[in-house]
Amino acid sequence: MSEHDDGGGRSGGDREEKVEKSTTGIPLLDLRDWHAPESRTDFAERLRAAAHGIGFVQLTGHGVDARRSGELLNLARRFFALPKRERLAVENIHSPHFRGYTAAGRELTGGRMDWRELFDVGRERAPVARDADDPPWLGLTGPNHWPSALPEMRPVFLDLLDELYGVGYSVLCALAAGLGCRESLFEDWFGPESHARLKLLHYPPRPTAEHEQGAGAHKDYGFLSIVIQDGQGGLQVDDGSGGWVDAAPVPGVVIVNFGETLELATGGYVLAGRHRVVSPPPDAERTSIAFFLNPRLDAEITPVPLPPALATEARGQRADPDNPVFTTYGRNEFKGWMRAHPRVARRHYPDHV
Ligand SMILES: O=C(O)CCC(=O)C(=O)O
Ligand SMILES: [Fe+2]
Repeated sequence: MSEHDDGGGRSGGDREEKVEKSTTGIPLLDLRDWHAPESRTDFAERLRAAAHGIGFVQLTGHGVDARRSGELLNLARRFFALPKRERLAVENIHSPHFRGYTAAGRELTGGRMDWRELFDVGRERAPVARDADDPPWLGLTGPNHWPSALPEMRPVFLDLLDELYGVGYSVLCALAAGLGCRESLFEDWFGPESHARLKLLHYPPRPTAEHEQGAGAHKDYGFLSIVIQDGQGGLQVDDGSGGWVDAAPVPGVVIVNFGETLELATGGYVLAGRHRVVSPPPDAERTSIAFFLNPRLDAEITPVPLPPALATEARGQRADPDNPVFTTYGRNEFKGWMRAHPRVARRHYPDHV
């Protein structure tokens, strides 16, 4: 077992250090408070307020402690340090399911180049046979690509996908409670067929002094996202009044943000927080791992029954002709992949570009 394998190196949540205060202005919550009867209601209430307000929380007590995060980030770094030939052997151009490696400069956000390289993972599934008149998002289901040089990646990151699914789904149950609903409110849209995804991300130094776009400003399209980041920093959150707040790295703390499909389900009560990543300066680099808690591709999103006091504060889904949010979840995810990965789109979905 390699030093980067997480077997044996995992510490339980009870050994995680307690982080007491938010250092960034983004509310800090401890997921252990949700699992303890006396603090459950308070956790759900604070989560609801953050989801409605800034659309971001810092989360501790989630079970992936600082040491394990370091090991996971190291394994991601080892992938990005492989010879280019080996990274390109698992390039996502070979995958109709948008899995595998994307070289820096190949991904677009807002039509502009993101200066980051990535490795996309999803649940390991057989591809779905589809006819010409079937929805193209059926193609998002399928197997991953793994680099033969790092066989430990498959078990480590598939385990992480499952583990962060558990963390994310707990947060979603707590949010349902905070919204005055039953905890199982979202269960029909999730479960084993839900479309959780993981991105390993490497932000090299900016290519030119002017090019600051590591990841352009965007909202995530699913329900909620969880980011494990190294110590470099660069992730920033829209403060709602034209400025950006740093989601500064804190050991053992992950960043949670909410996505457009959850915003749609709550009639705009939950805010899909805009965010971006600023490229590291010339002498630095950044590694992060982003997990996306997405529903089933065939989930038909209907409005959740908010209590009247919250319903009056729901902002409604903002109509954006350039970025429609669809009620069939798979359409949102397909739109996102097609927009961000035009080469893969042209190769595998030429009728839909
Ligand atoms: O790298 C990060 O910190 C965030 C990445 C992100 O926002 C995304 O991939 O959607
Ligand atoms: Fe994002």
